Amino acid sequence: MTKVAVIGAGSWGTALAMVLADNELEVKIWARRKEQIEEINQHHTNSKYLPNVVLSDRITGHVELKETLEGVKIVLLVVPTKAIRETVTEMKKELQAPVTIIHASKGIEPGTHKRISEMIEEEFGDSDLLKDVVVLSGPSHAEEVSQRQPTTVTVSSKSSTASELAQDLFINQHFRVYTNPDLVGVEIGGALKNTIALVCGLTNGLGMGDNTKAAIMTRGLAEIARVGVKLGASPLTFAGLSGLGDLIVTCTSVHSRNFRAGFMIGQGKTLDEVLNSMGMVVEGIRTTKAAYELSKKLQVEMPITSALYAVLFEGLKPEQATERLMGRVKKHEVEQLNIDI
Ligand SMILES: NC(=O)C1=CN([C@@H]2O[C@H](COP(=O)(O)OP(=O)(O)OC[C@H]3O[C@@H](n4cnc5c(N)ncnc54)[C@H](O)[C@@H]3O)[C@@H](O)[C@H]2O)C=CC1
Ligand SMILES: O=C(CO)COP(=O)(O)O
Repeated sequence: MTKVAVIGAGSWGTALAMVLADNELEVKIWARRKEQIEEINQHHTNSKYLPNVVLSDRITGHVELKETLEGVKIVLLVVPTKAIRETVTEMKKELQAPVTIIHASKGIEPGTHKRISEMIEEEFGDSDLLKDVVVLSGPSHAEEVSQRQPTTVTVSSKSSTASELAQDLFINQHFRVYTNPDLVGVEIGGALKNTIALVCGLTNGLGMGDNTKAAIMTRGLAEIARVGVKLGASPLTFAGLSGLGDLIVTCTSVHSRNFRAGFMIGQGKTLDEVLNSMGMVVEGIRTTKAAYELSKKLQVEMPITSALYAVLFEGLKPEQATERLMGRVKKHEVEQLNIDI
C-alpha cells in the first residue's frame, strides 16, 4: 500500500489525510503536540481542528518526524507559510531517500516575496532529496472536505508527471482534481485571495453589503491577475479554481478564517485581539504585507491590497480606507487589467 506522510495536523492537513485514506492509502500524520497525536491514535479524532469528524484507522499519528518520514516517497506539507522553512529544514535532516512534496499551504513570504514551492526548493538547495514539488490549491474548506462534500481543486508542478501523480493520489468521487501547468498562477491565486477575503470581511463588519463585496471580489481579482501576470502567470489561471474559484469560496464562506478576521477588524477589534481569538492561522495578514511589498517592487497597482496594508500596519481607519478607494481617479475597467492575452 502506498504510504504518504502528512506534515501538519491542522484542519487542512487532517481533511486531506482523510481524502488519501478514503483512497485506501496508508497515511502517517505528524504534529508537534503529543496529546493531539494520542487523540488521533486512540480516538480517531482531531477535535480542536475538525470537531465531530471520525478519522479512518488508516491514519496514524506521529510526533517524531523521523518515524513519520520512514519508508515514505510522498510528503504532503500543510503547515502555515511562516513555518514552511523551519519544517522543511527539520524534514530534510530525517529523509533517507528522495521525496515528492505536495504542498497545500497558501501564502507568500514577506521580505523575499517567495512562493511556497520556491521556499521549499531553496531549503533543499542542491540536495538530491527533493524529487519534485507540487501545489494543491482551489476552493476547498477543510470542514466541507471532511464531510465529503463535492469539492474541486487544481494541482500544479514544474513536472507534469508529478502533477499527474498528485492528481491520481487525491482524486475520488467527492474530490475532483484538475491539473494546471501554471505553477506561478496557481500559487499566486491561492495566496492573494486571502487578502481580498479579509477586505470583504472588513466591509461586511463595517455594515456594507453585497454590492461592496462584489466590487471587492471583482476588482480584487483584477489586481491579483495584474501582479500574477507580471510574475509570469497565465491570465487564464485567475479565471480558474485557484483564482476566481478560491476567491468566491473565501470571500463568501462562513468557514473562512480570513473573512472572519476581516469582519472583526471592521467591527473595531484590533489585529492582536482578532488573532488571539482565532486559534487558527489567518494567512492573509502576512500575505498582505508580502503583496504590498511586491506591488511596490514590481510597480503594479494594487489599490485594495494597499488600502488593507494601511489599515493593518499603518493605523488607517477602515472608513478612511473606503473613502480612499472610492475617491481614486476615474479609470477604464478593462485597460486596468493590463492583460496581454
Ligand atoms: N483550513 C482550510 O480549509 C484550508 C487551509 N489551507 C491552507 O493550509 C495551511 C494550513 O492551514 P490549516 O490547516 O487550516 O491551519 P490550522 O491553523 O488549522 O493548523 C495549522 C497547523 O500547523 C501547526 N503549526 C503551526 N505553527 C507551526 C510550526 N512553526 N511548525 C510546525 N507546525 C506548526 C499547528 O500546530 C497546526 O497543527 C495554510 O496555509 C492555509 O491557508 C488551504 C486550503 C484550505
Ligand atoms: O483557502 C481556503 C479555502 O479554499 C481557506 O481559507 P481561510 O484560510 O480563509 O479559511
